[in-house]
Amino acid sequence: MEVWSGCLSNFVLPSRNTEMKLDKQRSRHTTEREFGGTLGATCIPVLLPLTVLYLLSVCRSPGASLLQWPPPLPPTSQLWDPVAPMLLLGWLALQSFLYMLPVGKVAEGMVLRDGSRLKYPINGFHSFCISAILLGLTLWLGMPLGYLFELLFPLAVCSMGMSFLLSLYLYLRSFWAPYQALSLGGNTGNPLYDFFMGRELNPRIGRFDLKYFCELRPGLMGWVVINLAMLMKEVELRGSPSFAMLLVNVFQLLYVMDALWNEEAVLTTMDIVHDGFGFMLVFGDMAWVPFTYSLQAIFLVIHPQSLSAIGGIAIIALNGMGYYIFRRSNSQKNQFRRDPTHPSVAGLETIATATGKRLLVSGWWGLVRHPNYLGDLLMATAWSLPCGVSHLLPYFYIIYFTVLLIHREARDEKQCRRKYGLAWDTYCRRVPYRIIPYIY
Ligand SMILES: NC(=O)C1=CN([C@@H]2O[C@H](COP(=O)(O)OP(=O)(O)OC[C@H]3O[C@@H](n4cnc5c(N)ncnc54)[C@H](OP(=O)(O)O)[C@@H]3O)[C@@H](O)[C@H]2O)C=CC1
Ligand SMILES: CC(C)=CCC[C@@H](C)[C@H]1CC=C2C3=C(CC[C@@]21C)[C@@]1(C)CC[C@H](O)C(C)(C)[C@@H]1CC3
Repeated sequence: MEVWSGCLSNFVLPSRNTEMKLDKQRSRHTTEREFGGTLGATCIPVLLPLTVLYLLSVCRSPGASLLQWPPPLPPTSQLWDPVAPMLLLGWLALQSFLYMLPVGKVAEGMVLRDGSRLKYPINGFHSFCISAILLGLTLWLGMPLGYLFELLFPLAVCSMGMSFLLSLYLYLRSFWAPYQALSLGGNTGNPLYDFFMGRELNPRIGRFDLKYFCELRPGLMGWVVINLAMLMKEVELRGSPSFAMLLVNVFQLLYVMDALWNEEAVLTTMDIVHDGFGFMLVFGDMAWVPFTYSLQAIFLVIHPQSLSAIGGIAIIALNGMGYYIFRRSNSQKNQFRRDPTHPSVAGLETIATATGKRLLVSGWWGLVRHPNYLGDLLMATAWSLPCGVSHLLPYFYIIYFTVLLIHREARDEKQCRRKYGLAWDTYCRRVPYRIIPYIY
């Protein structure tokens, strides 16, 4: 359909009205399905919450074996605590307030189908610093942050419940949205599939952008708070934090701070540009990230590990290398997309595409087609190694992340082939490996 409309615009110049009609037709007739289609969209929302509860139960059990029969869920009294919804709502209210603060610059997003561009506040790093100061203050006043260890189940249950409610709200409100505001992928007419993928592309309440807010703030910062709480719990139990716990905390803190420092780059990711805001992203942002990305720190509370200085240095080097590849490759592409004449990218070899945009074929993007994924995977390995090699559970993140990135790469590839046609094939011939040089 994209090719069809591309050809049309080459030969005739459709009026705005005709374009809108075409777009309306296109958005009404999305047939392509991802994530296993309707079956996937029905099963995943059931399986994901069960997986979160399973992982948390296993992580806190003495054996911590991913291959064991699921340990019994804690009694209902441990799954629910009225403090959990209060903490969660308080955290969301604080992050929403900080999001609305008129600090930092305002950036424009990518051009939308109706030709407009949305404005986004770039104040994630400010919000992070203010949240850190407030957290520091409450700790100084004696707040027992380590108590979050006891609250993990109720907090996860509340976050998951809230993800369902928010996804339902987003699905329902999308029927009042103009068709141009709908995402092409989440608009098939099948309620289960559309609920899962998200119908509306950029749902907003006034100037509050719900998807952009959720992508980087409550869940991502919540992950760091949970990690810190596990460190405090370890101090409570053993008197001081272990080297392994410190490494996991510092590595993941660096990752989250990097994301917030480079907040503007999120505006060009697939999630913001292409995907609707539905259950998949809502659940991913609000429940999956904070409660599964923190598994290593939770694991270390119950399963302390001793790590030698040499081992620690090797892991730090691995994380440093991963971070270097991740950051340099992401920045190179962002710089190139923002200003291809900038001295840092002007000398790189590129190939032209019919859209007018060029593709890098040298530098990081000449090494493999997703150098940023390679860096991310190296970091993921460095986050698990401090937990030793006696258990598989701390390696869950790498397994999940590898599957996610391979699937994401395939989705991106499809979109790029549609966008760039022959030029993309030329790029793939020039750069044959996807993520790992000479291997994949
Ligand atoms: N921790 C986590 O859970 C997750 C982390 N990530 C990380 O998020 C980051 C962003 O990932 P993601 O949004 O998937 O994709 P990328 O940042 O890799 O962006 C892909 C896009 O880059 C552009 N592009 C591709 N090849 C070239 C080239 N040779 N030259 C110029 N532009 C090119 C294309 O867009 P166009 O041409 O339109 O500009 C393509 O659609 C990654 O670092 C990833 O590791 C992602 C998912 C989960
Ligand atoms: C299993 C499940 C529900 C999957 C949903 C996937 C989401 C968890 C991820 C999709 C893309 C993401 C990104 C980040 C976090 C995870 C999700 C939401 C990200 C914010 C992490 C920090 C990075 O620096 C990033 C900003 C590049 C990244 C963007 C994509």
